[in-house]
Amino acid sequence: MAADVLLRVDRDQAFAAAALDAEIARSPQLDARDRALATELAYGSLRVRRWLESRLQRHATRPLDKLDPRVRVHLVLATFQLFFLERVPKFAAVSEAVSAVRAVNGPKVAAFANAILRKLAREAEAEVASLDLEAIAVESAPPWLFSSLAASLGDAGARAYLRSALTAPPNGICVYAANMRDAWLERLREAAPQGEFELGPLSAHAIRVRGAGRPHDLPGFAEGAWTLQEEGSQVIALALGARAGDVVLDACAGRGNKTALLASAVGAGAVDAADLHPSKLARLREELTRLARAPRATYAVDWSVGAGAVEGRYHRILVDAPCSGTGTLGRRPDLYLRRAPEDLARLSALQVAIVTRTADLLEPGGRLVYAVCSVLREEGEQVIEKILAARPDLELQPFEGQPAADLAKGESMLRLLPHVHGTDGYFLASLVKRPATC
Ligand SMILES: C[S@@+](CC[C@H](N)C(=O)[O-])C[C@H]1O[C@@H](n2cnc3c(N)ncnc32)[C@H](O)[C@@H]1O
Repeated sequence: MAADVLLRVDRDQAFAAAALDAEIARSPQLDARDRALATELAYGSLRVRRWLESRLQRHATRPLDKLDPRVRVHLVLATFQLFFLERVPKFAAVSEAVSAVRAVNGPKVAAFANAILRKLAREAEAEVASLDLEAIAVESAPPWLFSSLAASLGDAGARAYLRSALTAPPNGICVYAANMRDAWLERLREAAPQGEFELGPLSAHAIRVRGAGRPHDLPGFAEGAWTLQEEGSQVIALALGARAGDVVLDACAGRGNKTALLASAVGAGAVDAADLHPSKLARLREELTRLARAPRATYAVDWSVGAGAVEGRYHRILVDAPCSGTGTLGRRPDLYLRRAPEDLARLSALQVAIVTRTADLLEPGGRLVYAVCSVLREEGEQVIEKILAARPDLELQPFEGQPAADLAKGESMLRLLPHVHGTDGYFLASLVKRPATC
């Protein structure tokens, strides 16, 4: 299964999560432990793919990219197990890969695979206890990404950031009624004793969760008391500081992960949701109706072209902009293969265009929070500089909403970092439209 996932990522540029879900759906007989192993193999090997391939290449007599793609993924998976999965016996990792290669490519290629993997098994035996995970993480990132991270976070920050991306941050639960969070923590612990639940240290709504199985089966989900939302994503929605009675626009609402929290905050006010994709808005409407937090209106809009049918004036606007997603490397390691440096210029132009367009809809004195799941300056400070140059009526002002206001220590820009905050990586900025002068 893991080999099929890697093959689909390589060959079809498939998203690893979607390819894995499809494989799991095709094999309903697998138990939870096997599913977890397939996930660990696929995600784990994608996280360190470049390092694994450079180890393999030392022993391969021909370039890895000239091999049959199926042989290549079996070699990668076996090497991952040899170095990183101590509970898989080394002979088993080698023989599984060699049999898979033999079945498809015949005995000659299987002998080639066997020779390489046996050498690597001996090396792994000697090295496994002293692997330098930070160095491996850095070597596994494309050089352009490391340079960009180092320019954004400093050299040590970039290394710590990539080291943290070797494991996924915990999943998040967002309990809408913050005063019920402790009670839900107890109930969830009782319902899934095998899981690890703890209060999120940042958002007053957050419970962090690991290893609790399918969250949809836990109490509280079906009745809409809580939903799945990573804690950093909650911090972004709360950073807007929406209050009862506000009229708010969630300008890039997607499927509405943040819209629901905004709707909770405005009470009798209103939240409108916009996005490029009508299909996402349909899902948003369905899910938020289920949660009794339906938006006032939804708009399919391409902000790079115009404001479409959106005419209102808003007290607050959230621009959760399309971005490189490089803040989510721990969760989406296929981004290492998918992203290229030229993406940053294209995305930052789009980010500037979306903010400058949506700012037209902001009331004087109103607040706009810009957010991306990226920690790169190209999508952070540099975008803000361009927005301020294009829109002299906007100015940076400290965040109003907690916990962003405290985390930013009175500043108007904030980075959430996996190795510091235990969330995905994000950049946020808080802008206010100057009141009109006559
Ligand atoms: C980072 S995602 C937002 C995710 C969403 N806020 C959430 O919390 O799930 C960015 C969104 O921007 C939308 N988008 C991309 N380009 C756009 C454009 N030109 N105009 C409007 N929306 C756009 C994408 O469809 C995507 O849903």
